[in-house]
Amino acid sequence: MDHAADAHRTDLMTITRFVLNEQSKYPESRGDFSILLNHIVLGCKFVCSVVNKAGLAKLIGLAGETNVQGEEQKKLDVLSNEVFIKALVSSGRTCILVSEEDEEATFVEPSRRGRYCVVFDPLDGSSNIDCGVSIGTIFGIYMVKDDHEPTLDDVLQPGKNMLAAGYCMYGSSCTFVLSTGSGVNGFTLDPSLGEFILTHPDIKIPKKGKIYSVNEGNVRNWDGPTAKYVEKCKFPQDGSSAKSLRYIGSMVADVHRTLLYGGIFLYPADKKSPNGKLRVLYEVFPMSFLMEQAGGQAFTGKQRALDLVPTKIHERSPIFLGSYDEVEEIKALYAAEEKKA
Ligand SMILES: O=P(O)(O)OC[C@H]1O[C@](O)(COP(=O)(O)O)[C@@H](O)[C@@H]1O
Ligand SMILES: [Mg+2]
Ligand SMILES: [Mg+2]
Repeated sequence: MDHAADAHRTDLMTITRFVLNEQSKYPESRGDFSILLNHIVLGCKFVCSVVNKAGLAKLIGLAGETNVQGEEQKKLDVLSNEVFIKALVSSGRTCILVSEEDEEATFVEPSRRGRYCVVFDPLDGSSNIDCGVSIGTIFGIYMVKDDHEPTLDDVLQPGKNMLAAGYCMYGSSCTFVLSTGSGVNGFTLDPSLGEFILTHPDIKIPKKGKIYSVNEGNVRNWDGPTAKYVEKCKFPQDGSSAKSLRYIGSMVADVHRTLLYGGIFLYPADKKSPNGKLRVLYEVFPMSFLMEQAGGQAFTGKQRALDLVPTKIHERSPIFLGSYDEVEEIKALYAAEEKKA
């Protein structure tokens, strides 16, 4: 018998066991949060299986509708949204759902209601669907403040009030990254078992990075600090080597690489889009939460991203997130600009 291999096997940690272990730290917990997370994981497994078959099943292509941001919806966006709404409502633990694909928030009917609000982007990076490049799902979880009738104010809260956040990336493997507020852990789906296994325990983002990630096609519309930072990445004046540019165009994939390898991901404001492109509740907040939990930073150009208080569910914000030192540089450039003004 190979004892080393056997020991390795007994170390296997499924996401279900991981979440139950976390729950046992709170003896007063009734398990509601674990049930909710299990349903989110189920939704991700479902979307993963559909995404994997997309090319074969001819599921890709336009559904002939536009979403609230006026963007074309793909069939997979519609499907993923339906899957998540079903999974979340059937958990019996949610009361308000905010999805990128729905103009209005969904208020769960009282008989199926729980205490959690979930904000999510069911399929992020949809422009990459047709060419089979990595896409993902992003989510954040809030809890309703008191015993009251849930209102939109329960989700229009700063990101620092989130209880948990995460994403699932449908890439060369299916990876689920989660933070419940005490570090970040990554799980990889074993398709033969149908289980997510802990493969990236306690992820810490490197303090510095050699990669910057931005849509450089927008360069002519950038503000001074963004343009200066990117210029420094390409032509450093301190004798260091130039940074590499990597940009996939799926936030989940670009942020995942940034989290593991270090560096910076930016979607800044520009003259055409003064609020940037990415949505505060279900893109900026969850990714900022994960970055901070992994030891990095997230900044809007004006403030710590997680301090932002959204006033609308589909609000947008510029975002700079990643390695601590890289974001520190961006912050210094914005501070210098403000001093000049
Ligand atoms: O094509 P651009 O302008 O670079 O934008 C890319 C960004 O847009 C997004 O695709 C928006 O997400 P959706 O696909 O959910 O609308 C992000 O994933 C990505 O970071
Ligand atoms: Mg998105
Ligand atoms: Mg989307």
